[in-house]
Amino acid sequence: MSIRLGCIADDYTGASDLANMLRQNGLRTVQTIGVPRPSLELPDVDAVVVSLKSRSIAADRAVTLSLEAETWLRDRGAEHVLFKICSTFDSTDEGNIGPVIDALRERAGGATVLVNPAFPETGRSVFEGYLFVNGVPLHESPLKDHPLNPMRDSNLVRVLGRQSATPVALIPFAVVEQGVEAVREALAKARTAGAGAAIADAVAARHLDVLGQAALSGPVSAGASGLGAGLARALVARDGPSGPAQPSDATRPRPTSGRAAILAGSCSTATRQQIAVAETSGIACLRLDVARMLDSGIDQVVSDALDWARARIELGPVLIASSDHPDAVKAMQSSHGGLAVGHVVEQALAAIAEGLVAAGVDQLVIAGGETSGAVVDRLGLEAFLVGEEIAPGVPVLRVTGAQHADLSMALKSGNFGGEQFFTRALSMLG
Ligand SMILES: Nc1ncnc2c1ncn2[C@@H]1O[C@H](COP(=O)(O)OP(=O)(O)OP(=O)(O)O)[C@@H](O)[C@H]1O
Ligand SMILES: O=C(O)[C@@H](O)C(=O)CO
Repeated sequence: MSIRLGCIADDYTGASDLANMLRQNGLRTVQTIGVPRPSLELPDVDAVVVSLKSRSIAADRAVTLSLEAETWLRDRGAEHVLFKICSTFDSTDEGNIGPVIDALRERAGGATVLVNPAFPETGRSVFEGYLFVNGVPLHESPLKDHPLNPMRDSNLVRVLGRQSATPVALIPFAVVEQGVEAVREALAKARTAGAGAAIADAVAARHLDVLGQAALSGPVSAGASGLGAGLARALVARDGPSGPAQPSDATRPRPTSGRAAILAGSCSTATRQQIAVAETSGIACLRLDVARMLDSGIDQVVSDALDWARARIELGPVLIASSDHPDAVKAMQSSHGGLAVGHVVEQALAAIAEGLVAAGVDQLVIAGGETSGAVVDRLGLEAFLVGEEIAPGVPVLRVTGAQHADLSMALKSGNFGGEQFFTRALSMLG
């Protein structure tokens, strides 16, 4: 297999968001979970998105995993590697975006890395280096309350600068508006000035086209799926399309047991609203008792949740959620520690997913990036074929590989999807 574009995603939902975007813009794409084992059979594709769970781990570990993925992708012919980060730039002053960009740049010969997390379809835009979420500066958006990486600074030049070994430049709106050559020149100037990375502005799809073409002149870029779309369009414009849009197994409906479940660990405003709507539309919902898990361990909570689900699963889909209001999350974190709470809840939801699949569930919707990572790892999944789009950033995923190849899934980033997302996803997974 020889690929045209290699991608490393720092979480699993972000990876499927990117895979969806590449597919929609003409690249046959597969999403792998981690670096694939040598004997894993993958279809003939133009792009591979290697999903890591590296967003919220120690920076040195994130670097090691990303470099392993980069080696695998380059060995398969990738001329350009996109490091897929969150469109809301989820990170802390310790990383992991800066350290991974530094390592990928060094590996690829030192050219300044173009960085842009804009995703206009979901309301993320960058202007004068400031990130806006649905028209609100990042630090005023719901991301200011993120359980793992509260985003309190909207200026990405500053945010990335605090995480990086070298200075960070800005390629402002006025330059991007001038087109591809102007952006290439700005990148060259930034390199001469010693900047290892440059935040580029983009507020519309046409800017992502410019950035995609400019980025393709270098070996590495970093951004969200908007930049992925720009790169895909640039590749197709340069080299032409290559065969059918996607391996047919990705879109062919599969026989299903009819058993379906939704698991939500995201505490985002969007997910909490989607849960509320699901509850009123007749889906059986169970709220997990997080305090009980923290006080007495997860086993009894998991076992009770599975008993509850098994009693209902033949009648229709079930929804199990730990999601709570930011005030409740903060209170829990201040008494038990943020990372510890997150880990315990993720492990509980992963164990519930395992039990549900053992009970015959073959349609599974997961809300939240870390939550999705925990579930996918627990199930031992190896790769996904990318199906139809359910909502911007969320495709139908058909499992391929040795484990659970009958499973269809949706991995939803916390903030993605409209109010009816869960019912829409279930109607498309079958
Ligand atoms: N009630 C709760 N109290 C405290 N933490 C919780 C609670 N419910 C879930 N969590 C934790 O909050 C974190 C949510 O992160 P996750 O990445 O799954 O969602 P998200 O951040 O909204 O999604 P994304 O990363 O896709 O934007 C997880 O670590 C999860 O275990
Ligand atoms: O870019 C995004 O917003 C998503 O793909 C994501 O990574 C959220 O976890």
